[in-house]
Amino acid sequence: MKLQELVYELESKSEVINKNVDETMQISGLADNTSQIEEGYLFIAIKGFLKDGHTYIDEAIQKGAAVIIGEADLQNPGVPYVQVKNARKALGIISSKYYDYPSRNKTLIGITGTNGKTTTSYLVKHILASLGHSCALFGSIHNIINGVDYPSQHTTPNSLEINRMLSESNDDVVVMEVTSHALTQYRVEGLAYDLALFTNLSHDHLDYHDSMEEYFEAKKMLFDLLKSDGKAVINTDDSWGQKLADILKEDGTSTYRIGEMSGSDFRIVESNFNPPRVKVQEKNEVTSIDSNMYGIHNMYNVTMAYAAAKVLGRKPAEILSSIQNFEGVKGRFQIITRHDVNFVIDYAHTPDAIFHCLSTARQGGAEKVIHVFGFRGDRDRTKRREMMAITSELSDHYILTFDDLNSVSKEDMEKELQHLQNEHGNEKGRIVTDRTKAIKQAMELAEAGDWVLITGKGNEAYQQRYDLPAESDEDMVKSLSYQP
Ligand SMILES: CC(=O)N[C@H]1[C@@H](OP(=O)(O)OP(=O)(O)OC[C@H]2O[C@@H](n3ccc(=O)[nH]c3=O)[C@H](O)[C@@H]2O)O[C@H](CO)[C@@H](O)[C@@H]1O[C@H](C)C(=O)N[C@@H](C)C(=O)N[C@H](CCC(=O)O)C(=O)O
Ligand SMILES: Nc1ncnc2c1ncn2[C@@H]1O[C@H](COP(=O)(O)OP(=O)(O)OP(=O)(O)O)[C@@H](O)[C@H]1O
Repeated sequence: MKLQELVYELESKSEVINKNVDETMQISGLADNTSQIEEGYLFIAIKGFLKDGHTYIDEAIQKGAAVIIGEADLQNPGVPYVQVKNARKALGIISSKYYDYPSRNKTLIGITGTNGKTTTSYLVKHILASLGHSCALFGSIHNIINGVDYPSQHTTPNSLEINRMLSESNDDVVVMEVTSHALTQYRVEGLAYDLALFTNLSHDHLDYHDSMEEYFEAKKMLFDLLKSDGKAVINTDDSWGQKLADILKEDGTSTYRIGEMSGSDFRIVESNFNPPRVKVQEKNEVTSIDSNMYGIHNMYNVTMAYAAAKVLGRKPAEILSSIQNFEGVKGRFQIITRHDVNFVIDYAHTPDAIFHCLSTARQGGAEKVIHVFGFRGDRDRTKRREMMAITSELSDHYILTFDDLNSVSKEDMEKELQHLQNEHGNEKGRIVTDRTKAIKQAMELAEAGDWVLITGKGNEAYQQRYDLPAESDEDMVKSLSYQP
C-alpha cells in the first residue's frame, strides 16, 4: 500500500503534527511491536505502560522498518517519520485503512460493562447464529472467526489484530466484548458499531482507573463509536446505566432501557429461579423467556440479549426458542451435581459478581453455602475487602485460597490472605492456600443439599501447579470422589 493513503487518513482526522516522508513510497505491512517487523514495514512507536516504543525505533529500522510513526518530536530517526498526536489512536486509524475498513460491511455489536460481557456476547451470538447469521466473536475466552476458535490473549485485542482478523472474516455479524482498557487504549478506534450494550458498572479495575467516575467515562466511550443510526441497549437498574441512558437520550441516540424500573422499554416484571424464566414487558405485551441460566444476574443477561436481538429486528418467537436451547457459558455458574451437592464453578472476581453468585445459591435453596475463592495477583487490591465482607455475610463457610498469583510470590499472597481474614473476615473463614486442597476440604464440609461455590477461575486452566493433580476447578471437582 502507498504510504500516502495512510498519511491522508491520519490527516483527515487531524492526527498529524509533522511529517518528513516521501508519500509515494510503498509499505509492506504494519507493526507496533518490533518482534513482528519485516522488510518494508511501518512501525508505530507507542509510549506504553511498561515500555516506550520510541526506544525501539533503531531496532525496528534494523529489522527492516521503512517508516516510523510516533508521538515524539524526532528530527532524523534514520527513515521517514510521521509525528502524530496520539500513536494508539493513529494505529487504529491506519489499521482500519490498511485492511480496507473490514468492519464496514458487517453488523458490529459491542458489549461493555463490569460483569456479564462474556455471557451476554455468547448468548447474542447464539441467537443470531440460530437465525442463520454467520457470527464472529471477540472475547475473553476465544476469538471466533469464520467459525474457527482462536485462543484470546486479551478480552479485546488491539486495533491492528482486530482489523487483521476482521479482514479474514466472512462473517456478517461481529459480537465484541469491549473492555475499558480497550476503550482508553483506542483498541477499537476506527470501528463503527450498529449496536452497543451496557450490562452494569461496579467496583473493578481501580488499579487502572483512578475512580468509578473515570471508569464510567471509559465505558461510555463505546457509545461515541455508534454509527449515526446505531442503537444502545442499557441496563438502567444500574445507576451508572441510568446516567448513561440519560446522556445518550440528550444526544438523540436511539436508546432502549432494560430493567425492573418503570419506564424501561424491556421491563422485567417477574423472574423465576427454577426453571429459569424472566417475564419482560414491552409496551402492553408481556413475553415469557425461558432459559437454562440460573441466577438473577442471568435474568439481566437474558433480557439484554433478547432486547438486542429484538432491536436488530429479529422475530420474538425465533429469539425465544434459541434462548431456550442455549446451554450457558463454561465456567459461568456451571453446576456439577454430585451426591446431592451442587458444585458451582464461576468466574466471579468482583464484589458484585460474588454477591450475585452467593445470592443465587441461596435463592436455589442451598442448605449451606460453602465458598472457595482467592484474589488475583497484580490486580485491583481495593476490591478485596468488599469481597470479604460479602462472603463473610452470605456464606456459611468460606475458604480463602490462591487464584492466579501473576508476579506476586506465594509468601506475599499468603500474608495478604491472613491479613484480609484477620481484618475483614470472621469465624466462618479459613485459609487453605493450595486451591486443589481447598476444593477438597470444601467437599468434605459439604452435605446433601449444600452448595459449594468455587469462584474466580471459571473455565480457565490453573496458572500454577497445585498439590493434587488437576488442571482446572472443573477437573478438580470431577476428579475427587465425594464421600458424604
Ligand atoms: C496495562 C495494559 O493494558 N497494557 C496493554 C498495552 O500495553 P502497552 O501498549 O502499554 O505496552 P508496553 O509493554 O508498555 O510497550 C509499549 C510499546 O512498545 C512495544 N515494544 C515493547 C517491547 C519490545 O521489545 N518491542 C516493542 O516494540 C510494544 O509492542 C508497545 O507497542 O497494550 C498492549 C497491546 O494492546 C497490551 O498487550 C497490554 O496489555 C497488558 C499485557 C495487560 O495485561 N492488559 C490487561 C490488564 C487488559 O488489557 N485487560 C483487559 C480486560 C480487563 C477486564 O477483565 O475487563 C483486556 O481487554 O484484555
Ligand atoms: N449481569 C451480571 N451482573 C452481575 N454479575 C454478573 C452478571 N453476569 C455475570 N456475572 C458474574 O460475573 C462473572 C463473569 O461473567 P462474564 O464472564 O459474563 O462477565 P465479563 O464481563 O465478561 O467478565 P470479565 O470482564 O471479568 O471477563 C460470572 O461468572 C458471574 O459471577
